[in-house]
Amino acid sequence: MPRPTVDYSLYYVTGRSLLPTTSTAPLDSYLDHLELALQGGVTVVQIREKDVDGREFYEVARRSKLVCDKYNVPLFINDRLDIALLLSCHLHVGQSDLPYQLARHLLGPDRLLGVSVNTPDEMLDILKPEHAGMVDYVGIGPAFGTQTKKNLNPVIGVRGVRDVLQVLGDSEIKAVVIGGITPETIPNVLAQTPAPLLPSADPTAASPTKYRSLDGLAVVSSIAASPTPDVAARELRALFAQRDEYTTRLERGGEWSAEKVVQVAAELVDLLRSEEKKPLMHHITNTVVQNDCANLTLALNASPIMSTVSAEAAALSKLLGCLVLNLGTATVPILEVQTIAGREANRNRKKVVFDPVGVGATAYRRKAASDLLNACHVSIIKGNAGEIGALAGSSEVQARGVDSVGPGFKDPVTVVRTLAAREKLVVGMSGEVDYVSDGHSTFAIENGSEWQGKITGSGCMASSAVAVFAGLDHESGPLVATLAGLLVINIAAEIAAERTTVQGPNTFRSALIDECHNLTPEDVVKRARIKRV
Ligand SMILES: Nc1ncnc2c1ncn2[C@@H]1O[C@H](COP(=O)(O)OP(=O)(O)OP(=O)(O)O)[C@@H](O)[C@H]1O
Ligand SMILES: Cc1ncsc1CCO
Repeated sequence: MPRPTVDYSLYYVTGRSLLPTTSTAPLDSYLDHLELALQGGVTVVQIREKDVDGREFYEVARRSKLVCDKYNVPLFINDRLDIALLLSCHLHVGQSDLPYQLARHLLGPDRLLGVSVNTPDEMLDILKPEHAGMVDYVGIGPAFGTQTKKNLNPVIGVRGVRDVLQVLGDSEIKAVVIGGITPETIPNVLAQTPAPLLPSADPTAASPTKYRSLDGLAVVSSIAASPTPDVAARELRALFAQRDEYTTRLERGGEWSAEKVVQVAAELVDLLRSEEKKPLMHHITNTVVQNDCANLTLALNASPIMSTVSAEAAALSKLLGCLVLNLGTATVPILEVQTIAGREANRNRKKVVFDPVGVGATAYRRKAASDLLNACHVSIIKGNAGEIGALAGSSEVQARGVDSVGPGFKDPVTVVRTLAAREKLVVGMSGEVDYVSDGHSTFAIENGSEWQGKITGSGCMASSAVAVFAGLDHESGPLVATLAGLLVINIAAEIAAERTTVQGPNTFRSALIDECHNLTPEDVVKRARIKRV
C-alpha cells in the first residue's frame, strides 16, 4: 500500500493543556474542540501529549483518531512509536526522540514519518542517499519563541527556516514551519522563507528564478487556545492560501523601463492630489524628525499619524496606507511597539517601510534591526550607504552615528541588488545618486540637491515620501513606489535649491516642504533623471 498523499497546509499540533476551558481540558471538551478545528479546515493533526502516562496518551490518541477519520484527516503521533503502531497512525519524531532511521524500520513502509529539523545540517542528514524514502516531511523551527514547548531548540527566525529550505531544495520531502505561527507572523513567514533554487544555490545570487516554499504551517496555540477553533482554522487556511502570491511576485522579475517608471510616478502624483486617495501614514519614528516627516507627508497630500502607542497599533493598521518604522531613536519600548505594529500591518496586508537609521553605528542597532526583520515583513528598506552596507554585511562604507561617511560603494548596484534578493524586498539606498532594487531590476536616480545632505532627517523624509507612494492604492508595487517617492522628494529638493530665498539649511528645509506641496506631474516628467543599471 503506498503512503497517502497529504495536504500539509494546516498542520494542527494539539495540546490539551492549552485549551481555553481548563488547565487540562477534559477529554470530551478536547474532542469537541478538535472536531471544530477540523470543520474549520485543519488538514493534518498531530497528538503531542507531554508528561502523561502511556495509557492516557493512548486513550487521547484513540479517541482523536475516531474524530480525524470522520473528516478523513491523517493523524500523527508525537514520539510514541508504540501508540502509532497500535492505532495504525503516522509518526512524528524530534531530534532527541528515537532516530528516524530506526523509527522508519519499525514503522514499516506504509505509514508517514515526519522529523523536526532545527538546522541545515540536520536537513542534510535526512537528504543523504542512504536515507532516501525514510522521511515524508520535516517540521522546521522553532521559527519564533513560544510558550508551548519546554526545552526549546534555539529560535531560528524566518531566516533560519529559509536556510533549511535552501538545503531541502527541490526534494520531494514536504516542509512545514513550526513555532510561534500565528495570523500576525504568517505574512512574514510566507514572504521571507522561500529559498532560491538552482541554478544558483547561493541565496544572495542576483536573479534567482525559482524558489522552494513551505508546504504548510504547523500551529499549536493559534488553534488550541482559541475558543472558536473553527474560526481560527479558517483564518489560518486563508492566510496560507496567499503563499503562492509571494513566490509568484518573487519569480516574476523586472519588466519596468526607466521611461515607464517616470510615467507611472507622474500618474501617482496626480492620483495623490485626488482627495479620496489620501493614504493614512502611521509613523513610529525618531523624536528628531517627527515634525518634518509629518509636514512632508501632508505636503504630499497624505495624512500622517505619529503614534507610538501599542494599544492602538491594531486599530490603526486597519486604517493604514503604510507603516513607517524608523530606528533613529529606538528605545526598547519603541522597538516593542514597532514589532507589534509591524505584525498588525502584516496581518492586514499593509506595506511597511523600514528606515534602519544608524544601524552601522552600534551592535545595539544591528540587533534591533535584525530582530525587527525577523519579527515582521518589511516591503521596503530605505537607508543611506552606511546603513545598507551594515545590513548587507559589508564594511566597505563606514557610518558616523546616523550619517554615512566616505565616497560610497565601488559597486553599489551589486550591494542593493544582493540585499534585496536575499531579504526579498525592495532596497533603496540614498546618497548623491540613489540606487533602488527589488533583486531583479535596479535603477539609479540622479536627482537631488547637496542641501539634503546638510539638514538632519532628509533620509527620514525620503522614507516618508516612499511610504506615501507605497500606501497609495495602486497596482505598481513597492519597487515603483520607492522610485516614485525618491524621484518626488529629490526633484522637489532641486526646485527648492533653485529658490533665491534659500540661504542655508534652515531656509532649504522650509522650501523643501513647500516644493513637495507644489510639485506637479509635469515637474516629474520634465526633471526625472533615472536609468536602469
Ligand atoms: N549630495 C547630494 N546630492 C543629491 N542628493 C542628495 C545628496 N545628498 C543627499 N541627497 C538626497 O537626500 C536624501 C537623503 O539621503 P541621505 O543619504 O542624506 O540620507 P540620510 O543620511 O539617511 O539622512 P538622515 O539620517 O539625516 O535622515 C535622498 O533622497 C538623497 O537622494
Ligand atoms: C540625528 C538623529 N539622531 C537620531 S535619529 C536622527 C535624525 C536623522 O536620522
